[in-house]
Amino acid sequence: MSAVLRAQALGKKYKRRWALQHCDLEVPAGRVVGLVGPNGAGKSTLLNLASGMLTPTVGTIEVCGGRPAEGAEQLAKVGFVAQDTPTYASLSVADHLDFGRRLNPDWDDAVALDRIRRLGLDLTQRAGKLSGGQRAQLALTLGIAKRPELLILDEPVAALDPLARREFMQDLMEAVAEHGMSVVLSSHLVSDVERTCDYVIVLVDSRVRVAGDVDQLVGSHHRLTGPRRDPATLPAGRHVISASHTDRQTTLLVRTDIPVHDPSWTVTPLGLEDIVLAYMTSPAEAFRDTRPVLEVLR
Ligand SMILES: Nc1ncnc2c1ncn2[C@@H]1O[C@H](COP(=O)(O)OP(=O)(O)OP(=O)(O)O)[C@@H](O)[C@H]1O
Repeated sequence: MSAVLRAQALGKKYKRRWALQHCDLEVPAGRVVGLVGPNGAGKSTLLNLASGMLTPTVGTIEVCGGRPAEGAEQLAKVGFVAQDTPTYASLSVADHLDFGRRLNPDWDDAVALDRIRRLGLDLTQRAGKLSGGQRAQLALTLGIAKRPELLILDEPVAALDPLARREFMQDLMEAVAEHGMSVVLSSHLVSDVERTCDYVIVLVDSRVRVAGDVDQLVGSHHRLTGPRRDPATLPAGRHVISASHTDRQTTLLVRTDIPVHDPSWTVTPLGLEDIVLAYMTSPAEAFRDTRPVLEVLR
C-alpha cells in the first residue's frame, strides 16, 4: 500500500529551539491516523509541515506523492483544518459553502448541505455569530466536502460537545469507508483516538516515540507482573517501555513480538490508551538509543 505521508529526517526549528526533530514516518493510505502527545510535543508543527503551511528546517516531507502545497493539483489532494478552525467572521455559512464550491474541483455539495442541515446551522448566519463549536463544525464540513485524498485535522473535536464529537468521528469514518480518504488528526482525547483511529503516532518532546498500526501495537505490547526483578534481566527482544516496583513485585509494560513463556510473569493484554500513556510518560532516556517503532503496512 502506498504512503499518504512520508517524512525523512524531518525537523523544524524556531530560532534555537527544535519544535520537531529526527522525524521519520511512513503512513499508509486509507487510514484514520491519530497523532497524540502532550502540549508542546510538536503535533501542530508536523501537521503544518504536512499541509505546507510551514517549510522544513531539515529533511523532507511528502504527502499524497508530492511536496506539500506545491501547485493546484497538490492543493486539491489535501484538506487542512487548522487548530483554530478558521472561518471568515463576516461571511455567512452559505458564503463559506460557495467558497468551497468555487475553489475545490471535487467539492461534494450534497455532503456539505446534508451536514449543515443535520447540524441545524442557519445558512444565512454569519460565521462570526456562530458558537465556537458551530464554527468548528463549519470548518470541518468544508474539509470533508472538499473530498481530499488526505484530510489533515489539528485537534478537530476540541470545541465540540461529547455527542457532537462522537457524531463527527462517525462522519469521518464513513467518509474514509465510502471515498477511500485518508485522515490524519491530532487529539488529546486518547479514548476518541482508540475508538476511531486504526493507526497512531505518539509524539513526545519533538520526537516520534512510536508509530504504527493500532492492531499491531496492541498485539505486541503487554503488561508483565511478577516477583521483583531488574528489567535488564529480561531476554533479548523485549523492550521495556515502563517499569514500576514495590518491595516484592515488578510491573513492566513491554513491547515484544516473542510470546512470553516464563511462568513467573502474569501477562495481561493492554488497550491503546495504556500503551499511548506509557510512551508519553516514560523518560526520554529509555528511547535515546532506539529508533521509534515504525510498523508500516505496504
Ligand atoms: N511560531 C512559533 N515560534 C516559536 N516557537 C513555536 C512556534 N510554534 C510552536 N513553537 C514551539 O514549538 C513546540 C511545538 O509546538 P506545537 O504547537 O507543534 O505543539 P503541539 O504538540 O501542537 O502542542 P498543543 O498540544 O499544545 O497544541 C513548542 O515548544 C512551541 O512552543
